[in-house]
Amino acid sequence: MTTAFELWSHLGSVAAGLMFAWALFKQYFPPQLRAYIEGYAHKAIGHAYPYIQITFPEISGERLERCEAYSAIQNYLSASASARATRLKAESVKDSKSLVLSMDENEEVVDEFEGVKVWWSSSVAVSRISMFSLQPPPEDRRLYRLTFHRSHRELITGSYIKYVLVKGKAVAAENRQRKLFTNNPSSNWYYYKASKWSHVAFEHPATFDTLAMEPNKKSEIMNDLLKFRRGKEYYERIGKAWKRGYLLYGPPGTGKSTMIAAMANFLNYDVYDLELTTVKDNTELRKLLIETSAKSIIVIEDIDCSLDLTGQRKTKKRKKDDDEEKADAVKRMAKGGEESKDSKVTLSGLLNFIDGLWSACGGERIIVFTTNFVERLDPALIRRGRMDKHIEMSYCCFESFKVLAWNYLGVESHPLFATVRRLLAETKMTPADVAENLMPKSDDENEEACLEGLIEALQKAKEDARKKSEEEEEEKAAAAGEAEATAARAMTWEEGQLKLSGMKENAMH
Ligand SMILES: Nc1ncnc2c1ncn2[C@@H]1O[C@H](COP(=O)(O)OP(=O)(O)OP(=O)(O)O)[C@@H](O)[C@H]1O
Ligand SMILES: [Mg+2]
Repeated sequence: MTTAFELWSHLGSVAAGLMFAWALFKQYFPPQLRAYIEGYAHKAIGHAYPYIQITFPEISGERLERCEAYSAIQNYLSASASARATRLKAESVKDSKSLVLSMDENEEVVDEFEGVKVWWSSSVAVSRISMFSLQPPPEDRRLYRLTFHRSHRELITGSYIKYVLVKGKAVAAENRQRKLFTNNPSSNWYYYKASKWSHVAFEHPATFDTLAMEPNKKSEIMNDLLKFRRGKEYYERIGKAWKRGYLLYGPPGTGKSTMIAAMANFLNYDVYDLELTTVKDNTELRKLLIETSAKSIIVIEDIDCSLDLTGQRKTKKRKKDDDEEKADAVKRMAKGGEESKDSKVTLSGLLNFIDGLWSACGGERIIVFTTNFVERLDPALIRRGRMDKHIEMSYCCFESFKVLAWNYLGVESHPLFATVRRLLAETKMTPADVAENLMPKSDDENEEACLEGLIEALQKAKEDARKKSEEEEEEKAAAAGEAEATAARAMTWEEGQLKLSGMKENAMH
């Protein structure tokens, strides 16, 4: 009986023999003949070997760009198959907020699709370095290899690969670090390498859970957003660009900006905060629009202050009034300076931005306007179809207060809630003010003290409102009295005139 050792030595000699034969083959056979023989050998193996392999290289194309399919597969495997691999590699991938775990080189995992088994392996093709080359050595090329039985060729090439790419992209979208963009003034476009937007990581923590709002209204907005996100086919079918406009209006501190952050976090979209006052004209506005990406929210805050109905823009933060500005311009011109060009974004430019032909490029975009004074806006700007959904952000109601009490104090109910409820029905206070009053002022201030502080603030607000309305009444009464007195004086004067003319007539007779 052959021992294990003898078997090993036989195998060793066979391997050595094969290697020797391979070396001879490579050395003594002319390349053309060798390629011919190799081709035949592969064919012969292909007939006997029942598996098919597809490779997905990391870098491809003439421009040596990272292959999209490779990244999608990496994300797919990191989410599913990597749970089964024993050797993993952690990489920080561009635009991803967390490390991507993928299987290490020469590792293999099994995946299953509709009951069919496939094998994924990863490997590295090491580049050959020429000793005499002055070029830096090329980087090693990584690739994923998919192996499956050839009887499943149609299923795998037709459905499975598509499934993997879609899933992988979804994982990447979920993992990606979202961005908050702001537009660069056009004078700087050259310096920012023609990039019209600069960005930072979007890290606002607001969510719909923490947003204080009437629950029905909140869930209506969330459903609307979900319907929009899933609506690609629907929008295609009805022949409408895949975008939706929201108008958020209400007094300062009612949560308009917070709502935008909650929307972005809910949909996993980027945010483009468009500062309209730095956009020179309609053409620039269009260029900015073209450079926004899909899956984004384009925001124009305080729209009533950014654009006046005649098309001339004004800014809320502007300190000088129009006359002062004109005087400044005259001075600048007198000094020989050039008159600064007025920005020329017009109402029609903005309307085109929202729903002109260009607005359809890219798709999946939400446009949000905010304003404190909805009545000042041109009806054309906010008509349905442009601003599809009008959302009023209002003063704090009891339901909103409960959300804030949970956020700030972690309490769901308390005996003092009844008083807060009564006072909120009697007086107006913004969620921002309620939140400020609920915030503990020191470490040892407990929830009861915070609620008492809020009650005190509500009582004060109620008292202030009462005094204010009394003063207004008095002012009104005083104004009415003044008007009556003036009328009476006018009457007396008229009567005097009549008397005078009567006397004159008498004298003449
Ligand atoms: N509805 C709300 N839910 C939760 N927090 C809120 C809400 N409204 C206001 N706040 C709190 O008040 C602060 C100010 O709110 P926010 O900036 O969203 O108000 P706004 O309506 O955008 O005001 P403005 O009109 O002045 O821009 C936020 O940081 C947030 O903490
Ligand atoms: Mg705001």
